[in-house]
Amino acid sequence: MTTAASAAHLSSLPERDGSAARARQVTKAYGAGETRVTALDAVDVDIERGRFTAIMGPSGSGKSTLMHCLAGLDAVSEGRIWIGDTEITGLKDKQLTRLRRDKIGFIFQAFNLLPTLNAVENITLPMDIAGRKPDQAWLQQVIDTVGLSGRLKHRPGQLSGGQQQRVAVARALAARPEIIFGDEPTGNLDSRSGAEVLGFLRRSVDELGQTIVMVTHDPVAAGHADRVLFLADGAIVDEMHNPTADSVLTRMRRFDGKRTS
Ligand SMILES: Nc1ncnc2c1ncn2[C@@H]1O[C@H](COP(=O)(O)OP(=O)(O)OP(=O)(O)O)[C@@H](O)[C@H]1O
Repeated sequence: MTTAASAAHLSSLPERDGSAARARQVTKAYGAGETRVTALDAVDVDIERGRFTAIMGPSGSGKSTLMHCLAGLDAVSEGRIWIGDTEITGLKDKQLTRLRRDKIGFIFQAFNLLPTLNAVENITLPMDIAGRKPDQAWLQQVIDTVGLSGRLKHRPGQLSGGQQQRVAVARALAARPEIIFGDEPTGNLDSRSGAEVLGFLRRSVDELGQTIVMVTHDPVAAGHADRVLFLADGAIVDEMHNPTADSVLTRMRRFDGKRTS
């Protein structure tokens, strides 16, 4: 794609129907020669808009690599990726940085909040950096959805782990990204706080129409999703709609059985 064509794509409005993200024949290899590892092997995937998708699979199956490639944090070796109707494979670094800033939200296992800023300052920080004014009505709706109204002036050190992750969820939602990627977003939380944060992610999909993709090891977390993609050896080997923690656990046990047999 030429630079002019890419720029035209970037300035176009996000497509409201179709996929929020798409991968076609994506292969990602690390290293070369004898140390070469194929982390993703010709993966095709469509991430549905306004839905909550979980990515699961055994350790080393390629979950984080798939998420990083879809989010434009890591370059693919082969294949093509789109966020909305913008193809990100082939974008120059500057265009990719702008696209990530404008269209993608991230929630990581470590909450990544700035300790010197209070909750609301952390939530609006990405928009402040981008020179964008927050939409106050939307911001209020997001803050209400994640239940932070009484904690806005608190600094991260004055908040529990679950509350800090709720700030990180609100920060991701506040800019109305096309898609939010979460890498083990409840991995550092006790089960009660984890359940709360998952409940807020669920509400942001149901009530705010957000699209979320989450990598997780936890069948209970995956049970909050609409759809679970199962990876093994760098390929999507199965998927499940309307999962429950039990159905996901049963599916994951088949991987364990395969590994130990
Ligand atoms: N930077 C890298 N350099 C070399 N190999 C890598 C790199 N990152 C990942 N890999 C390899 O690619 C494969 C997939 O890794 P990835 O982290 O995507 O798996 P995962 O399913 O997220 O694993 P986990 O559940 O343990 O976090 C693994 O074999 C891993 O060792």
